[in-house]
Amino acid sequence: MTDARIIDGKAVAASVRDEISSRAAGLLDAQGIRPGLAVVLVGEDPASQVYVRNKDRTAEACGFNSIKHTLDAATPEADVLALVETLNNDPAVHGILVQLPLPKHIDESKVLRLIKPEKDVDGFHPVNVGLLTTGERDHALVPCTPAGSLVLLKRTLGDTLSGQNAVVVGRSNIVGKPMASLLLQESCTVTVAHSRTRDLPDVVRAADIVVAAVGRPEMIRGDWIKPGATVIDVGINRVPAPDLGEGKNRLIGDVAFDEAVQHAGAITPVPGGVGPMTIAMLMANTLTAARRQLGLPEETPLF
Ligand SMILES: Nc1nc(=O)c2c([nH]1)NC[C@@H]1CN(c3ccc(C(=O)N[C@@H](CCC(=O)O)C(=O)O)cc3)C=[N+]21
Repeated sequence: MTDARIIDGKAVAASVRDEISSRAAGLLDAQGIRPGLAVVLVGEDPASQVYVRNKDRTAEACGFNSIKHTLDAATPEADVLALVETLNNDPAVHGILVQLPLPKHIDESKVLRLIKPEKDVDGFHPVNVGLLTTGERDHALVPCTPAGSLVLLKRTLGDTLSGQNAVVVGRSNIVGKPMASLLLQESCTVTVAHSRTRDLPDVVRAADIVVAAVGRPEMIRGDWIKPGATVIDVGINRVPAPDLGEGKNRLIGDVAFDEAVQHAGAITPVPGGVGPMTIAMLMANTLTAARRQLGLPEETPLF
């Protein structure tokens, strides 16, 4: 079989960012307002610092105001809650993102529940989760990674996913569950598989669409992929790469790419697949949030 088409997440993300930049320029023209994104980072996790810097830079590039709050790892929970409350009440802040994971002494769910749903650009607040699962996606803010994955699927397969067998591997609140909700809304037949699923290879073999979000490097093997299936690899695993030099790492996905590329019809690479889409969709959510807070009409959805 010929190798799969490689889905270029970097290129699609660039086109989404261009669209959002031009819509933001329109908003600035018409209302004199820039979307404001506040990113809160607690602690010094190096990977988180890279992501936060990237979000900050992309927001600026889209013409947004980006406000970064970096707090010491030992910051008391009450101080984090107080910051969220301040951002909730700041009219220049349209989107709030609290970088996860938070240090262990902070109750993540408590922080997320305090964010005003209309500013919750991660889409993690129970109100947004509820709107997504009840099929009111157009009134919600949808989690960025699943939204970006759906954009890639539609650019690959066309807008109609109806009747496709979709297998989501992973059941996290951040990716697996919202991805399943989105695919169900698109009329896919959705299976959510996880670490306790029996005969996982056979479950995946039935899939026309595979979304891998387990967080285990290269767990999904090539011979699990139905010939011609579309594979979206959400995994971002940093593993040692001694071949690149001592102490060097490389990023690999949850799918064994070199194997799967020989079976799939189309597949996302890591890096350069879902990752860049996550950040692009964060910009889209921030603009959507700003327009709603200003009482302006919805723009054409990107997916
Ligand atoms: N509240 C919250 N919201 C998040 O959306 C969130 C979070 N917390 N915590 C951490 C994860 C991780 N995440 C990524 C975003 C972009 C890339 C990305 O752009 N990856 C590049 C490679 C970047 C690199 O080289 O490290 C790529 O895949 O091509 C990766 C990971 C967002 N997260």
